[in-house]
Amino acid sequence: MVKKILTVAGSDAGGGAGIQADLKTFEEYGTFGISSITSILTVDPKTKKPSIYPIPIDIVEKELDTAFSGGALDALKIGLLGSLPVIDLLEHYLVKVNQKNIVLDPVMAVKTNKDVLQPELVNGMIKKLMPLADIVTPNLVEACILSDMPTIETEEDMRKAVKKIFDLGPKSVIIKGGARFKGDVATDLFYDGEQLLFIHEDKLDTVTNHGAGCSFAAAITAGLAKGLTLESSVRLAKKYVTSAIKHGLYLNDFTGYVWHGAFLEATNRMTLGDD
Ligand SMILES: Nc1ncnc2c1ncn2[C@@H]1O[C@H](COP(=O)(O)OP(=O)(O)O)[C@@H](O)[C@H]1O
Ligand SMILES: Cc1ncc(COP(=O)(O)O)c(C=O)c1O
Repeated sequence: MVKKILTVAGSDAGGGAGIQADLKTFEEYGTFGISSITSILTVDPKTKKPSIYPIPIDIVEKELDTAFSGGALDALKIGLLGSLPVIDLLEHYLVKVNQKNIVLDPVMAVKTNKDVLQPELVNGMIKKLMPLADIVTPNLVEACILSDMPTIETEEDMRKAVKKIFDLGPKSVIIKGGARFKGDVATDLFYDGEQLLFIHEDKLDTVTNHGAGCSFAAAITAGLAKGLTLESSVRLAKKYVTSAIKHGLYLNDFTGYVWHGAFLEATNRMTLGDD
């Protein structure tokens, strides 16, 4: 049976992140993606500043009614929330349908701009959505905010931060070091209250990582929907996103997209015995 996954997130006008990245990733994993769009994110080509245009809450409610009309989905991913009322609305639905396999990507930072996105949503997200999440997937900027640490520069800092975020109530956390973490390695740290697991890949010298965080979290969600454990979902998602960044494509002279088709292409090539 094809697994059904709902993404509740923003639409990326550029097409590389947000809802667009999620649906492409779900498809790559052989799962069926459903979307409830909370907002539209655009980026000014000159200033590189992002703007978020929330979808009216009564429309988001109708989207969730439609998506949950058959009950809980096999898994659910939360991305850009877009507006404060989405938090209460989503909490209500998640509890009502007893949704399992919830991945919370606490989107607060994009790579082309240093400003924190929608800081007014952080407390609500921590109080209401984090305790429902099976895994929370902050990048380094988001991990600093959630752990209330000014910087995360070493593996020791990461260990400290991941435990502080875990104490906010999710079942597990993975901090994405990514391009922001010092050194030659793209280091992520997973923690589920028992095991601390560093996952390393070589850092790729490229800016084609727009959409990497969304795609990584979407890949974890698809892994969970297919019955993988949290640890296996995270390990496979790391391979998926690394391949997608490696084969990324440029949109303009300052950013590029991860290429979701890369993993499937590589897998098909392996199946066909053609390097
Ligand atoms: N330049 C890179 N080389 C290798 N892996 C990367 C690179 N940039 C990001 N990643 C990986 O991609 C995933 C998403 O991380 P990141 O891009 O930091 O998240 P976000 O998109 O939320 O900012 C993580 O597994 C991270 O380690
Ligand atoms: C709707 C939306 N969500 C999330 C993000 C974050 O993207 P990334 O996966 O690069 O962290 C973006 C970036 O533009 C976006 O447009």
